[in-house]
Amino acid sequence: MIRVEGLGVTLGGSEILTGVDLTVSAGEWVTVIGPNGAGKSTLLRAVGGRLAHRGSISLNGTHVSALSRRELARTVAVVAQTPVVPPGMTVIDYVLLGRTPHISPLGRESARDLAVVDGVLDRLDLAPFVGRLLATLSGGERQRVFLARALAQEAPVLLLDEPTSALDIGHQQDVLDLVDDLRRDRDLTVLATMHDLSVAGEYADRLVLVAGGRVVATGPPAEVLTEELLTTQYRARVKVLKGAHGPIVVPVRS
Ligand SMILES: Nc1ncnc2c1ncn2[C@@H]1O[C@H](COP(=O)(O)OP(=O)(O)OP(=O)(O)O)[C@@H](O)[C@H]1O
Repeated sequence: MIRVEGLGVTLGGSEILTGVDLTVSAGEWVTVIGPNGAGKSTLLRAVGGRLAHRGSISLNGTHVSALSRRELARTVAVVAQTPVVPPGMTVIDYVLLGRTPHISPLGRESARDLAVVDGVLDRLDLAPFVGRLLATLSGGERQRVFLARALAQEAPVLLLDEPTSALDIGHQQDVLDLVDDLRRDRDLTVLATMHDLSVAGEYADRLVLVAGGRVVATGPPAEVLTEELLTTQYRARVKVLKGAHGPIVVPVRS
């Protein structure tokens, strides 16, 4: 569903990504991990068709740059790390924007569009907030609204850049379980970034460890979340314990 070959990205005169190869199959969940500044968000932005790049990126067999804006929006939904919020926008209007690729240019939203939005708002505990201005929500409420807009888009590929960084542990589990259900029910393909390594390993089929703009390891969580790799790449002191659903990474005080 996602095929990246020899990806290179230069920003502000610096080479940010070099020779990145990555494939994600339909229905698969791959999470990109790596230290601050490694190039994770840049990789997601490139896959989302938002960046000039070298090499090739295709979605479902079509090169991203060959897709029109509308085709791209029907194929891939993005939750950016810090989305731009139009001023004065209410929650319902913002989430309805996710239906834009499904509405004809001069048309209005259909009963199905409204039903999809209602369903997503309900699943994300957002029904009480529909009339509120986005600017008045807490960080965690706002993050769920960003996800709601992306899910309302009903695209087969979902790109999530640190989607749960502002969420309490209960909402974090709700959100990740919801995404997991959707990929099982609808073959949704998920490419995410995450800093919580234990959670990353619990939900992803595979992890891709990026450092210095290159892929340094890829594989099932148990192969990537090793003390040796994490110590080297993050310069962190960690213990990796065996959990019921994968490795548990515990920071250790010096
Ligand atoms: N427009 C730009 N000009 C120059 N450098 C940039 C630009 N945009 C991003 N960078 C640099 O590219 C590198 C990778 O950034 P990116 O946001 O992809 O990292 P990241 O792995 O997502 O980091 P984090 O974990 O901190 O979110 C960083 O060093 C960043 O400063």
